[in-house]
Amino acid sequence: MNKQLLIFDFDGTLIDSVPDLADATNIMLAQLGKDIYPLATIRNWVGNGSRMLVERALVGKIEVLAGEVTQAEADHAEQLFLEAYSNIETSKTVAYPDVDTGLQKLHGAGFTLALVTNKPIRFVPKILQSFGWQGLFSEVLGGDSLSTKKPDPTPLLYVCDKLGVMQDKAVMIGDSRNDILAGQRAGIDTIGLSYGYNYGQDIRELNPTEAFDDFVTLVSFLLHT
Ligand SMILES: O=C(O)COP(=O)(O)O
Ligand SMILES: [Mg+2]
Repeated sequence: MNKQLLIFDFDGTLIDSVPDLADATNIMLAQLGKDIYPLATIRNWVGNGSRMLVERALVGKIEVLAGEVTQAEADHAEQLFLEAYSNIETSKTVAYPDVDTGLQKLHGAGFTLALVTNKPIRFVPKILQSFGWQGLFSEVLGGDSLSTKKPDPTPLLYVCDKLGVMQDKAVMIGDSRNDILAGQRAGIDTIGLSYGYNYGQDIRELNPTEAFDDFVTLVSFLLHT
């Protein structure tokens, strides 16, 4: 692929964070006296940042219609969610198999690594630190670091610009439609990983440049093609 800059997504790509996200969601729902949901349901609500997750949980479905949740209700629920998540964010979160050694290998091989997640940025340093990854990434953006987030292309273009890398030397690697669409809109090649969270849809349906089912195959592709 001959790339220089590898832009990674975080949740569903490097880390399986849904157990903690689901617990924080259910703590919030319970505090509001609402029904709680199984992990398998909440998993399909992750991907568009914490505000969207909270709104989906409040209505109990992925589509939130205009007027279904008031701004005040969502603000209050989001505050409860963020507080709960900040207490447990690294409790059950694990790295996917072979991600740790894979990232070290890619970094050691001279690739520049960046992280672009839709997760609020305040949660990112502690999680990176818990895996010992804080020194690996040359640039880290959260969903609220800029005024727009994936699937908008701006965060990817910002990272290329900041690191002085042309789009054709970068690749966006992620598990969800937001990653693939952001890459396609930015004119950046994309690699889809099939094991994460993509609203229950096969990532290959988004037509990424490449798609893999595990991190070892991804790393070997990046190192040898
Ligand atoms: O927190 C989210 O909504 C998803 O985060 P991600 O962009 O790292 O997958
Ligand atoms: Mg993701």
